[in-house]
Amino acid sequence: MAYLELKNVSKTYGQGKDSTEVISNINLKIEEGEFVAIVGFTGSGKTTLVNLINGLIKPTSGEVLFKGEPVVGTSHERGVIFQNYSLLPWLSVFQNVAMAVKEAFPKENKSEIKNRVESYVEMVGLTHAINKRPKELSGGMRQRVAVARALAMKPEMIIMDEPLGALDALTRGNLQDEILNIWNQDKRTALLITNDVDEGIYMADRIIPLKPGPNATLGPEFIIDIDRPRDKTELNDNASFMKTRNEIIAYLMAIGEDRKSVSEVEYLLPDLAPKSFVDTF
Ligand SMILES: Nc1ncnc2c1ncn2[C@@H]1O[C@H](COP(=O)(O)OP(=O)(O)OP(=O)(O)O)[C@@H](O)[C@H]1O
Repeated sequence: MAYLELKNVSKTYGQGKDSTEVISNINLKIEEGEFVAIVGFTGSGKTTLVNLINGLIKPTSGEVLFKGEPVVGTSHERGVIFQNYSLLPWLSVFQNVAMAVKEAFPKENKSEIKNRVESYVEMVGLTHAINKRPKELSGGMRQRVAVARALAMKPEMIIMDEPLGALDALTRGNLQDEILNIWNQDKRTALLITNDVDEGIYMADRIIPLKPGPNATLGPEFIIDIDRPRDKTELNDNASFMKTRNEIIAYLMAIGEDRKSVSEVEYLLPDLAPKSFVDTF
């Protein structure tokens, strides 16, 4: 039995003639302890896929199974790091992380929770800002809080929806390593959704391209046969890295070309203007 399995999963938004099947017939198996990356273009259906796996939305057809059971709603067992860090604006960094930790570890006492929160805030390099509110932080800092919050809950499976996109290269590299450490030490299972092929190769055991939607579906998988721990500085000299990278990029470029030809349809916009605006300009 796979740890996570998607069986012929499709998702349609809208109804009748306005409906769009965003993803179609996705089949995916992830084994316990694996690190899988899905790479895809913007707007290709990546977040839809994450939301289906997380249980935030239901498939229109097909099944999402977690440890053999259908996914019904969200669960602490699957921790998601979202692209748009959803922090509570009226709470400090400490309180934002503590709230999640309390929920995941309801039996822990105050000092255990404090220690747990402080260690994850330190891990993302935000100890100096622990009492600040989100509005006092940069976008990158907010995203680091969101990473700390998700990892502090120690989910069995870490699901990441382009979690590091807003970060500078150095912070991004450090967090990639922290996520890999946690995945490795705590024997987690991980799914990373990214548009960065190099990030996928550095982190994952397998990379699967998401062919862009409508009707997005998974392409062939690429196995990353590079020993761990991987050394970022040496990857460019690694023949296996270069070969896999070239193959994935060639594949994505080919489907990108197909996508262009499909998107060259001319859409006519209605010639409308609100009455109050007519003759104003
Ligand atoms: N609730 C919704 N109702 C209708 N259409 C939706 C809904 N959510 C997403 N879509 C459409 O589904 C398609 C895929 O969206 P999705 O957010 O899954 O893509 P994505 O790959 O995560 O995009 P990005 O990389 O830009 O975040 C888009 O065309 C989007 O407009």
